Amino acid sequence: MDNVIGLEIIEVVEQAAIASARWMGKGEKNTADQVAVEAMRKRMNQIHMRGRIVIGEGERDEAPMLYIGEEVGICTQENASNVCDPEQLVEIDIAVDPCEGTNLVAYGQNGSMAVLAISEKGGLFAAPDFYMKKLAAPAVAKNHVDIRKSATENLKILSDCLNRSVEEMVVVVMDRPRHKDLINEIRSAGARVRLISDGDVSAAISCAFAGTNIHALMGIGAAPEGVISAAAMRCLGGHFQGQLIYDPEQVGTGLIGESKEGNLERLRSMGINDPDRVYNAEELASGETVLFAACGITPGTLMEGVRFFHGGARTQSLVISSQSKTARFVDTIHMFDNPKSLQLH
Ligand SMILES: O=C(COP(=O)(O)O)[C@@H](O)[C@H](O)[C@H](O)[C@H](O)COP(=O)(O)O
Ligand SMILES: [Mn+2]
Ligand SMILES: [Mn+2]
Repeated sequence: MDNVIGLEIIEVVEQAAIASARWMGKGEKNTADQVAVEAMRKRMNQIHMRGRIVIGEGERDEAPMLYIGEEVGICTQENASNVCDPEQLVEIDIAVDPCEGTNLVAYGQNGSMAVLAISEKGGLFAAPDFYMKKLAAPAVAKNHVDIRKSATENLKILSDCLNRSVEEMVVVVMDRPRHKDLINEIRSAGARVRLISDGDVSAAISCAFAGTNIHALMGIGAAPEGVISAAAMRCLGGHFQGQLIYDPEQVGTGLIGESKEGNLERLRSMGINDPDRVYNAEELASGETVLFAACGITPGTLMEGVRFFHGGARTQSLVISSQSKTARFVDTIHMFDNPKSLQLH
C-alpha cells in the first residue's frame, strides 16, 4: 500500500492546502473548508485504489463531499470501466480533515493543515462526531503517562521520563471554558501552558518531535481529529490515548447531542458498548499498515504554510509511514503556469 499510494497522497494534501490557503485571512471559514474538500476529493479520485471515507466531513451536516461512507478513488470516475479493475485495486479506509483549523485559515493564524490518514479496510476507528479527551506525549513517556491519572501525576511522570523539571514542560491545551480547571492544575503543578484556539492535531503530533517545545497535549477536542492524531502517533511511536466524551455537561456546547442518554444510545447503535473505554494509538489506528500525510496551510510547529509566488506556490508536507518507518518532510514547488522564476526561499 505504501509504495502504491505513498507519493500520491502527498499531492492530495498539497492540493487541499493550496486551495484553502488562497482563502487565508479572508474571514470566510466555510469557503476555506469547502475548497479544500473539493481539491482533496478531486485528487483522491485519480488514485488507483478502492478507498472509503471512514472519517470525513461529518455525519451530522450531511456534507455532500467526503462524507462518511463515500467511495473514493479511480473507480468513481465517469469512465471507470476503462480505467479501473476493482479486483486489482487495494481496498483502503481513509480518515480526512481537508482543512484542520478552518478558523485558523480564515483569520490568518498559525497551525492549520490539510491532513489524512490511511489504512487497510477496518484499520482505523470510525469515531463518531463526539468529543474526545486526549493525552499525547513523546515516545519516551509512552505507557508511563496515563489519561486516567491526574495532570499533576502525568507531569511528574513526564518530567522523570524526559529528565527535565516540571517547570520546563510545555503543555498544549485548547483555549475553552471546559479546560479552566485543567489549566489551573497544570499551572499549579509548575508546568507552562500553551493555549491554542484550534488545531489539536498539530499539537498532538508535535509531542512526538523533540525540539518543538511541546511536551504534552491534554484536554478535550474532537474525536475524529483524535483518530487522525493517533494514526500519526502510532507510526511515530509516540504516546496517544483517547476517551470518548458523551456527556454534554462536560463540554457545555458543541458537536454532540443534547442528552447523555441519547448519546449513549447512539454509541450503542454504533457497536460501542463500553463508552468509557480508553483507546490507545494502536487501537484507534489498528491496521497493519498506517499512512499519515499532512500539508501546512498556514505556518505551524511542524510545517511551513503555503507560500505563493508568481505562477506557483511552495508547500511543505509531512508523510509518515508505519511500513517504511519513515517521517518524510516533503518540500514541493508547484508550477501553475509558466512561472517567471522558481522561488527557492
Ligand atoms: O480545532 C479544531 C477544529 O477543526 P476544524 O473544524 O476541522 O477546523 C480541532 O482541532 C479540534 O479537535 C476540535 O474540532 C474542537 O475542539 C471541537 O470544537 P470546539 O467545540 O470548538 O472545541
Ligand atoms: Mn479539524
Ligand atoms: Mn476541518
